[in-house]
Amino acid sequence: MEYDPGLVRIRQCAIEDAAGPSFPPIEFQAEQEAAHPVLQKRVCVVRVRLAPLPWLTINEVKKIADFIKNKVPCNPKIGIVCGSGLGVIGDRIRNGVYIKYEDIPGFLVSTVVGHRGALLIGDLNGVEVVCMLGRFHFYEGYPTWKCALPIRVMRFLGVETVIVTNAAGSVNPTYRVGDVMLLKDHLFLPSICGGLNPLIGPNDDKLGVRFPSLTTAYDKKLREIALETAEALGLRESFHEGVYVMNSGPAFETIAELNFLRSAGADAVGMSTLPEVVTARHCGLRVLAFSLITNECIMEYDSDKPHPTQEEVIETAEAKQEQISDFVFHLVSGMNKEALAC
Ligand SMILES: O=P(O)(O)O[C@H]1O[C@H](CO)[C@@H](O)[C@H]1O
Ligand SMILES: Nc1nc2[nH]cnc2c(=O)[nH]1
Repeated sequence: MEYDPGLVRIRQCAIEDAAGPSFPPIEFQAEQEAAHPVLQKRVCVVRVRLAPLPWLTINEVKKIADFIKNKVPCNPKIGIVCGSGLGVIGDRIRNGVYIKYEDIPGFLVSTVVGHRGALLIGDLNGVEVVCMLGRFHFYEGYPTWKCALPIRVMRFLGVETVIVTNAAGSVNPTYRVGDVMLLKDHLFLPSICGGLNPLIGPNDDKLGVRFPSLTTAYDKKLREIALETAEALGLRESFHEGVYVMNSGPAFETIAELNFLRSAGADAVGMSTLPEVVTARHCGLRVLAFSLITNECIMEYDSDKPHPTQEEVIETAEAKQEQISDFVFHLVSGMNKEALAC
């Protein structure tokens, strides 16, 4: 060991795992420690270890997209996220190639009933799409940024617009089970109350700005196309535009919570979608999102109405599968025409 008389200082500093751009937690570990023979001060050699960042860098996300492109050469412009029981949307995709999530290095795996756990890339009504047959939820134990990782992967696959779907309970008393609500706004409770915004962490300016605006998160033109599509299919009466609220789940809401959410402006409640929407807007993707109303939320005490269950959610989604997949089939074509005309 070497000493520098008169100074007590770090003589050697090894930096390992310096993977990311900013504020990673740092661990100090004294490797050798000894008393200086003359100064009688303690001198130590420390090893500084930067703990690996929990977030993925752009390059790491690109690597996932490159892996997919190498497996399935593709150029999708529209990405689709299928909500609970809505994987049937993928059944209309022609010449589709499946990649199981578990086969994609760095990806996540679906753990919930009604989410098949695969990417499907192919042709939907003349438009090349990448479709997530199953999504990731915060209540599965994934942090919100990870729930939204596939959105960034889609962005690096070349996607410009995402259609994000979900199953939700109605808080608006005029909605009926089986209706569809296009999201025109949202209440991201885990973010505003729990600090669980998916953009927390280092921001890479090459991907998006540090403080994105969400004032126009839900593209007006895309909502118009969706309503026109519903009209053309004779479904307009069961379509609404409303405010989606995300509860972290997995427990459904209490009656008091539901009344609170209604008074705060919510029309439908679910446990997903918003990490994906926020992440999509951050990286410049246009968003259309909709909820299939799978159950009526119970807003009064001593009600005889059935309690919400996952089974009811899946049953309703299955009953509406054909209608929803038909709607999305025609919707992507309308969206594509609009994009080409821009
Ligand atoms: O939002 P999706 O994934 O459609 O699923 C919804 O359905 C499940 C509850 O039955 C929850 O996961 C809720 O978020
Ligand atoms: N939080 C929540 N999520 C749902 N997903 C489907 N229905 C519901 C519901 O009633 N509440």
